[in-house]
Amino acid sequence: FLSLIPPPTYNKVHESSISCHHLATEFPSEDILLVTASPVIKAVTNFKQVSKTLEEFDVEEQPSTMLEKRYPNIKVIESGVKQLKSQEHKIFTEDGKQCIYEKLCLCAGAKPKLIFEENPYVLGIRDTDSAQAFQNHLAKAERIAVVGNGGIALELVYEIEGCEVLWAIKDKAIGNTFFDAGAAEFLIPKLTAEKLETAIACKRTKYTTEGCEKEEGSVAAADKLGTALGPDWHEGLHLKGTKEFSHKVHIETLCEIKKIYLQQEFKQLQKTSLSFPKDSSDNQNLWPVYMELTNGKIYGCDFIVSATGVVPNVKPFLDGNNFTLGEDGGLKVDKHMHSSVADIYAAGDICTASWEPSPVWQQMRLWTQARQMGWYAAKCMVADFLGESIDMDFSFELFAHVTKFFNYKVVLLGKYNAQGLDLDHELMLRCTKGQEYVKVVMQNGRMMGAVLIGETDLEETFENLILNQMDLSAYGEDLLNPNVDIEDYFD
Ligand SMILES: Cc1cc2nc3c(=O)[nH]c(=O)nc-3n(C[C@H](O)[C@H](O)[C@H](O)COP(=O)(O)OP(=O)(O)OC[C@H]3O[C@@H](n4cnc5c(N)ncnc54)[C@H](O)[C@@H]3O)c2cc1C
Ligand SMILES: NC(=O)c1ccc[n+]([C@@H]2O[C@H](COP(=O)([O-])OP(=O)(O)OC[C@H]3O[C@@H](n4cnc5c(N)ncnc54)[C@H](O)[C@@H]3O)[C@@H](O)[C@H]2O)c1
Repeated sequence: FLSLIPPPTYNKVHESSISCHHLATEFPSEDILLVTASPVIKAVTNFKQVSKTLEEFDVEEQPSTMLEKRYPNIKVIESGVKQLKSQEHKIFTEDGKQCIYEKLCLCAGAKPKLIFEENPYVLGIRDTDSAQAFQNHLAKAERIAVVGNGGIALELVYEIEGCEVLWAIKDKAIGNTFFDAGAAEFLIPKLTAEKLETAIACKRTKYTTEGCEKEEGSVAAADKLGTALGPDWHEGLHLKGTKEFSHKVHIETLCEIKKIYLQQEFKQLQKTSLSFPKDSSDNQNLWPVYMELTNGKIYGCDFIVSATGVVPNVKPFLDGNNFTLGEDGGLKVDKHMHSSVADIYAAGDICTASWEPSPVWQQMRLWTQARQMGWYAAKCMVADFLGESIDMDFSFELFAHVTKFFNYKVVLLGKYNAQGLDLDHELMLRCTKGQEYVKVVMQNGRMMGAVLIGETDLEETFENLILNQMDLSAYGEDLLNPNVDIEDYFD
């Protein structure tokens, strides 16, 4: 970027409005080009720095032209990039444009990693269109299946009303990407209880939606990649099936889907093979689709949601370019968010952090990290251009995520699930049923991570304890004693 070449050759930054804000401010007289396949950008609003590393904010979708209005040196091209020629420093867009860049930041996100992707009764949720398609199909459904045990599945099983949910998970306990079995146990009663909390009415539309269906009868959304949803994505959606009850969730643990049958196939197999199993539930209706699980059970349902993680969206950029990819398929970036290809940076879901991380930070594909990486990548681009050195941003010192599951505030800090720690670590727990669940991960007397569910008010103190690695051996179990005002000890 910072080109001295006149238009139509632009300085450019690909996607990430966050990087753009920073670049546009740093270089007000230069052209910054934002190339995006989506007509909307995500804007962070109501940003609140909760503590040193914890941040809370809303994500709103706004027309991308808003950026142009606010920053006259940003130009938005609303078209997907179909090819990158890194040697020539050129990108080619679907609408036939080509642009030369001096420095480029790739922020094209990730795609849902769907199981049985080709099956028209399997759908994923990533952007506003796929969420809208999901809502439309749910409105006609009596029973759906949810496969996966991470963020989306946790949110769905709690939010869906008036529809039976068959939840198939590979693990013993729910929520494996965020919780251990103890926290899962704490949360489970919320799934069986009638939902007393009424959702607070959405004061504004955060996500704009337009319906999109692939073909008659099938449920999958059209294959175009919009901007990923963020916190509270289900606010403003009506996640209700055809029935009048609140929750009805049946969990099948330790299993995966082995095979999917369409109704005709299932009927045929029932007719021709006497030993072919019947629907394992009480409800023997004929369903549009059936899933056979690895535990031998078969369940019919209206459709299946595959909430089975994401894969970095690198495909449009690989051909002819020598990117080094991480094990998870993302573009490897160093501590300056620089990829393995000259003048190309990457941030957010598309990248794989490949620097030596702080002992209490790990990458997770989250909005929080996408925001921090976008901001930091822009700072690195500026520093590179000016020939200045730059230190790693403080936000990468400690993994910190605040979210909400089952209407509880959830704070995750550091190695909250003892990820990658040796076996000599210990766990300390405090739990009050229906109110709070506190878990800390200790190693050699030092706090390495924490899970805080409910209004514990402990996040700031624990964040400090993890960051300063103070030896806490002397405090023993008092660390979690509710009668000891732990904040007074350490603040
Ligand atoms: C349902 C759901 C709920 C979530 N909830 C939370 C949450 O509560 N908290 C949290 O922290 N995280 C949450 N996440 C994760 C979070 O949304 C992502 O980690 C974050 O959006 C990643 O940001 P990104 O900018 O890297 O990618 P994205 O937000 O996916 O943006 C990528 C952009 O690139 C564009 N693009 C793609 N390909 C091209 C191309 N070839 N040319 C041009 N443009 C292209 C897309 O249109 C899009 O605008 C959720 C995700 C989902 C799917
Ligand atoms: N509140 C939040 O912070 C929040 C909410 C929703 C989504 N997100 C983020 O959005 C992204 C997408 O969410 P997600 O829930 O799809 O991903 P995820 O990574 O959170 O969870 C994926 C789940 O799918 C399971 N899985 C993978 N392959 C499977 C298979 N073949 N069969 C059965 N299960 C399989 C994994 O064990 C894991 O439980 C993630 O990056 C997630 O962190 C975050």
